[in-house]
Amino acid sequence: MSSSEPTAPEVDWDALTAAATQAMHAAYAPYSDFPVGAAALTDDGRIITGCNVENASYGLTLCAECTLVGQLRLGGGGRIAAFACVDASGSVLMPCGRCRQLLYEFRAPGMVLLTVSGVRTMDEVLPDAFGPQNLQN
Ligand SMILES: O=c1ccn([C@H]2C[C@H](O)[C@@H](CO)O2)c(=O)[nH]1
Ligand SMILES: [Zn+2]
Repeated sequence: MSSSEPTAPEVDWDALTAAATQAMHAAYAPYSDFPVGAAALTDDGRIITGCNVENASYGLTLCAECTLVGQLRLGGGGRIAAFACVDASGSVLMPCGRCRQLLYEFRAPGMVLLTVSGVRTMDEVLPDAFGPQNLQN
């Protein structure tokens, strides 16, 4: 591997999924009855969390990833090195398409996600992503 390639961080996935499960208990999901918790390890070693927050309009629902990104910013910023989200049964969930884009914006080099098919890179779950780089002309 060349030295310019980012390496995946050592991640305590049990700790991250435990944090996601704890956050899931704060979810507001009376419409879907599908609470979700998310957790991320930041590039400076913090764990931040999020939960889904639904709305009577349905379409205005905030996924757990949305509130997690808010927490990232409120906590002083930083980048996401590793991410996991879980449902009420503790099963790993895939972020929806919109949330993959949200996570992409704040990815650290080599960011990894816990997925239903194992640990994956951001590029694997959102290949050829649109991003800030596309706004340069
Ligand atoms: O990764 C996911 C997938 C779904 N949801 C939420 C949105 C909605 O409130 C509920 C059912 O789709 O689950 C998340 O928060 N994150
Ligand atoms: Zn989503």
